[in-house]
Amino acid sequence: MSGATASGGTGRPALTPPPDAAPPVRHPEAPAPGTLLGAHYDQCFGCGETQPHGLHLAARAGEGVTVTAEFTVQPAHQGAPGLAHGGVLATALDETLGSLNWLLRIIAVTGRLETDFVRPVPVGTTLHLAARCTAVAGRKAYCTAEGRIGSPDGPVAVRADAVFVEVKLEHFTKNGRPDEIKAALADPDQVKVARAFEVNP
Ligand SMILES: CCCCC/C=C\C/C=C\C/C=C\C/C=C\CCCC(=O)SCCNC(=O)CCNC(=O)[C@H](O)C(C)(C)COP(=O)(O)OP(=O)(O)OC[C@H]1O[C@@H](n2cnc3c(N)ncnc32)[C@H](O)[C@@H]1OP(=O)(O)O
Repeated sequence: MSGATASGGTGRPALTPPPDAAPPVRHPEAPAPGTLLGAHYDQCFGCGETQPHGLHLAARAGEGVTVTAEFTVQPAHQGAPGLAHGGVLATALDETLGSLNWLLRIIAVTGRLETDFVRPVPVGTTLHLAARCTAVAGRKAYCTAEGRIGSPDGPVAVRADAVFVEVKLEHFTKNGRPDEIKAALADPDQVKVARAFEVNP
């Protein structure tokens, strides 16, 4: 039965913060609420500006440890005819949730992402996403997000809960392909480089 409380008996880490979790703390140098965060990497499938097949998701800092983002479903994002693929919608949620790490100023990767698909999302829809970090425990950041159809007050189409796990820069330099790592470090946009590679002070 070991791990039953942490995992609800599934053997997998839970999405519920442990009792010793702390409220998230917005980094003092986090971008001001309302600031567009821009892409963290130009080839990112979620947010990269030069990624032709990507979502081109644009996230904006909110108050506290919150972000909002918008993403318009393109024909290339279909699963069923005329409808967004669920994996693409999960990506939009993942990317939005991942942007929260920039407000915490940590480098973290998605450990777990649980998605509810509530309504079908037609091609051409602009999905309005909102995410917030709910708790931090050690290297883990607990976060939640939802996506609404057509406007920030539109009907909820998707929801997700996630755990991000803080990693060192080596996570990327050891596991990523050297050419892409080199190119990312050479990006003339130093804000982007800092965002991708800055280590929590
Ligand atoms: C050119 C490169 C540019 C790079 C840019 C990089 C970063 C960008 C910077 C800012 C980000 C800005 C925006 C965000 C952008 C995108 C959003 C999308 C993000 C992703 O799409 S990212 C890709 C998908 N993602 C992965 O590719 C992860 C693969 N995976 C692993 O790399 C390991 O699996 C890892 C590191 C997760 C853990 O491994 P590990 O050995 O370091 O850690 P360990 O096992 O010690 O666990 C430590 C504590 O985390 C708990 N824990 C572990 N695993 C868990 C899980 N799955 N669920 C819940 N909790 C978990 C344990 O229970 C323990 O908790 P406790 O401390 O309480 O015991």
